[in-house]
Amino acid sequence: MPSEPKTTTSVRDIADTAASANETPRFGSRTLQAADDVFTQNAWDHAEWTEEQEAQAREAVLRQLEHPVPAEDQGRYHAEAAENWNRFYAKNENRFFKDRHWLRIEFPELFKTERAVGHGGSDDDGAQAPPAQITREPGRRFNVMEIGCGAGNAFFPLLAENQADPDYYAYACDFSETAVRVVRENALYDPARSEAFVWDLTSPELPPSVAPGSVDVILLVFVLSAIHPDHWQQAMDNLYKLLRPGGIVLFRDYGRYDLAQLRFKRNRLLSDNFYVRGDGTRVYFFTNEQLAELFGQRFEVLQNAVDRRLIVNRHKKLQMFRVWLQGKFRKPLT
Ligand SMILES: C[S@@+](CC[C@H](N)C(=O)[O-])C[C@H]1O[C@@H](n2cnc3c(N)ncnc32)[C@H](O)[C@@H]1O
Repeated sequence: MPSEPKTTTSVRDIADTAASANETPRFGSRTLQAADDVFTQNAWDHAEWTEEQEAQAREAVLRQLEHPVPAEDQGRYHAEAAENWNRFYAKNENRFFKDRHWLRIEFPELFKTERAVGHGGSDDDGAQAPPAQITREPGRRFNVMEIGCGAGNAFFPLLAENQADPDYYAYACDFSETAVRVVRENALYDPARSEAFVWDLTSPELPPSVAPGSVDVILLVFVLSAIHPDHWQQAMDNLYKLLRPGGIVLFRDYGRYDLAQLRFKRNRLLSDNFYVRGDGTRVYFFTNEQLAELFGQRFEVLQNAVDRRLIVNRHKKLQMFRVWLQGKFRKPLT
């Protein structure tokens, strides 16, 4: 595997994302009014980009196009995708991602008491998305499924916070066997209320233990970006088949020109906006338009928002512009 000057990029990259997502106030609540105030907070929402900054981002990506990963190496990264994530989890186990308590704020649909409330986040134009209502018949199991669960940093808090709900059931799956082993070996793993198993979202088969049309909420957080664009359509098919009518996908992932994208140096680009990190894991950077096109074919788009956040290192006087996308996509009732 070619080495990267910053060998820990992938780790830092995802850690930054997890950490800042962790301390997230809801979208749009903290905006920078005066440039001089920038170092008075750790993070600002709705970070405004100057035209110059946009142009620099475009140029950085154009420069990457000049030095892609050599064609002869590309197949290997695709063939070894699961193995590279296995290595990642073998090294980091569950120490790496912080628990994702921000889920309650951005995705209240995952929590019984708040399920009907919903929070729209902010779309690019500032419009609020409608709350995602999920119909729940009394006594029926409420099935939540996290796909690409990693070490379970969302799965375990979800189960803990829904402990009082006897009908709450959670599936956790990942195509990395090591990630699933880490989840199953966690002392909090409770087979009475949940099941963790290995499954590839791009597989032509649904997982045997999940009935088609039975899942109320699918959580997909920083996972579609790890999948080759040629396989997105199969992933969409599977999401659609798993959900019950009216069920929703809760989505969060990397946005175009995020700091992590602009940081990539030569020999990291696999195809447009799709990269391989130093540890062999892959990452794509989406736009809202792409999400609208991908999900919009069959799902109702309840939210498709961009979260442009300025993260500040007050000590080092550094400004880091992050771009994440957040979406809620519903399988129509009919
Ligand atoms: C960036 S990590 C995110 C982990 C977790 N969702 C979180 O936010 O903490 C991406 C995860 O997606 C998993 N993954 C990548 N491709 C997958 C696929 N085709 N099917 C299932 N899981 C996949 C990886 O193994 C990894 O655990």
